Amino acid sequence: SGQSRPMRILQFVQSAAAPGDANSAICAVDSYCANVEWAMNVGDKKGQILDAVVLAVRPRWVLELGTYCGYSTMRIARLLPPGARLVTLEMNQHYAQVAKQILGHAGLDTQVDLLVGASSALIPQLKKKFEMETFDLIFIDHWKASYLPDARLLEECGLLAPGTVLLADNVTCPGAPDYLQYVRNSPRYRSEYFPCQLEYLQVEDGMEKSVFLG
Ligand SMILES: O=c1[nH]cnc2c(O)c(F)c(-c3ccc(F)cc3)cc12
Ligand SMILES: [Mg+2]
Repeated sequence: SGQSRPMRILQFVQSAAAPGDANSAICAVDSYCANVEWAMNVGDKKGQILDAVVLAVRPRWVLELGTYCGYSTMRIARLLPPGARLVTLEMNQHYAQVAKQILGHAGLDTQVDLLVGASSALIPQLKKKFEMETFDLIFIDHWKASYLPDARLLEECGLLAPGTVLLADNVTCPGAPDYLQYVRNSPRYRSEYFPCQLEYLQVEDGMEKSVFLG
């Protein structure tokens, strides 16, 4: 049942997770995708690295590139200090619709602004739309070919401040070699690699944490 994988994930979360309980919604997604069908959520292993970075940064403003079903959106939102905001950008209208419902079920929709559209079109609008200056944390998890152009666009739009942390998923699998080469060789970043496994599989992946230096 459920005509799409995101829809099947949503239906499982609605049936298995306690309303208003973000941790049970996160566990429900992981259990479904580990046991029933794989999906491209960051997963629990890489999710623990994401959690640790969110807790270390204690961000006031977070940007997520690539929402999908809202799994990492939930992981971030549940750890935000009061008053903090998470802006998440999703290209695919169907994914965004599912994510909105999953975030609502988890009781996390108040901390999150979900925008539908191309990141390259939305990024230049963010300062004005949210009356903010710079992001404290950016989680990059959308299309591998967009990692580098979007990082450059964020620089050009003045959305990065010295100390802003960029955390990128999938830098090994599927891989973002041009992005890695840039953040590892640019004097404007201090970069660190976290080897880990791909979500729900025994396959090598990694996350890259890069601090913008100004
Ligand atoms: O397109 C993606 N966007 C965001 N995250 C992804 C991911 O975490 C993946 F594992 C994968 C992935 C897909 C197929 C594979 F065989 C391996 C990884 C893709 C994405
Ligand atoms: Mg990913």
